[in-house]
Amino acid sequence: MFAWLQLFREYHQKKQGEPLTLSLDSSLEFLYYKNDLLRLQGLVNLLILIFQVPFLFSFPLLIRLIGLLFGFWLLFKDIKYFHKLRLFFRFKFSYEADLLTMAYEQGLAHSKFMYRIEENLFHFRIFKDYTPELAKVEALDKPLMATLNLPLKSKIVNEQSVDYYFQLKKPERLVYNPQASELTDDLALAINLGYGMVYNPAKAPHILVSGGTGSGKSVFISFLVLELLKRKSDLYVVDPKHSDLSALKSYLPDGHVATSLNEIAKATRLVVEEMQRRYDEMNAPENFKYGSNFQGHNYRSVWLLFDELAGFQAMGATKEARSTIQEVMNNLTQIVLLGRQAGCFLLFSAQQMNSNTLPTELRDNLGCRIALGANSSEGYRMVFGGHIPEVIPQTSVKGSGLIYIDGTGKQEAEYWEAPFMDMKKFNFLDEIKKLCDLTNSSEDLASNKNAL
Ligand SMILES: Nc1ncnc2c1ncn2[C@@H]1O[C@H](COP(=O)(O)OP(=O)(O)OP(=O)(O)O)[C@@H](O)[C@H]1O
Repeated sequence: MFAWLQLFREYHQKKQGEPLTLSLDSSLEFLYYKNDLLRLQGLVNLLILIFQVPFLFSFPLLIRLIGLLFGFWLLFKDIKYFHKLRLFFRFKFSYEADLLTMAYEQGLAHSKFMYRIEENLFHFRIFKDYTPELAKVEALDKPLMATLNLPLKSKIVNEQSVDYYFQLKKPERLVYNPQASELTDDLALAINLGYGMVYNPAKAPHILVSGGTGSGKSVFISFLVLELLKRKSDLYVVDPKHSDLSALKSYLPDGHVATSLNEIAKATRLVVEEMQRRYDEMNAPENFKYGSNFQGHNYRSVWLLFDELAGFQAMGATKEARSTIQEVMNNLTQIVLLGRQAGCFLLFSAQQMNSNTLPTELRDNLGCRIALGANSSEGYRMVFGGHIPEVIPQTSVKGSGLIYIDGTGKQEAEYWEAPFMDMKKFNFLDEIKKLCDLTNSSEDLASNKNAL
């Protein structure tokens, strides 16, 4: 009797969406629902049969018939109802059953825990009270991921409990659509990076992309080049490796694609000069707007895309070359530290990050940091500093890795898949040409309007 009451209490709680407190110590009836329901159904069937007896023996034929039919109807209803109940207990309590199995396997005999589904998150909370296995309670990342088959989003260790949050719905990878190549006048600039990530340089200035060879850095930078051209950004490309990006020379203005040391120094100088010019203009008394940034003054963003920083630093064979490299590094430092308000941004890519390539003080000022492919723990530390997740997710597909964007409220880098660029379906340089032509014709139109 008590077991049935307990079973229906759990049924009711589940229907109401209230979390159940689970523990290997406590008596949980849903685990025995098959036997409990079988016994209860047997009892109900017996009652229905007893109810039939007087009808069978003591009433006129018509009433007997009605009584019998009513009895069959009750029996039919009862079979349906118990079938529904069985399905409910079988499917709605599957997380509970799996979590209890996990607790058993982890030797968490006395712990109390519960879970709740909150929008796209599966929130698992385990209480520290009465738990002698404290260390285990804080290290359930892997067992929980294996049990739930969900990626871990974050973990918070509180005084009384440990909260684990899992992503319920797998975010979708963005697929670049060449058909949607249109210019936008939107100075808000936010770029959808797919997989639930939106990047806004005005909020998180500058980008760092690191990853071994073949991890997808160049493809991701190509995606950004297209997105920035759509936003009419002024692009500078530094390509000391003479990779595919140097082909942009035919489309961008003179001096905007740099491969030699002197060209690189000139490109960084041009960006610093533009930044200073903007500050002078923005701070001039007739233009001054308190608290405004480049968007408030209708400046487009300027981006310097620096492909392979370490390759560039290796160019310093002579004393003169070393002093040019130093000048470039000083320019880059200025842009990182002062560029945000003037709308001058940097992207660094590096196969391998170390503090000689990019000093950590500078790295900490890069708002968006990405590590593509599998990296060493030292590599992750160099990219993310204190924002490394406790469990590093596997990167299984090309162009996948970890991303951290400042100011999103998330404290740790997360798994992410860069936008998928199907190079068989479109030609990168044709896309660039199309966007540059669109920009030129929109500028011609604007200058014609001004002339009229
Ligand atoms: N986002 C993506 N979409 C589609 N394919 C991708 C993506 N990222 C990587 N790839 C595939 O992986 C290959 C290698 O990527 P990519 O050239 O960008 O690597 P990389 O990190 O720039 O390497 P390296 O440092 O050697 O230049 C690409 O040619 C492409 O086939």
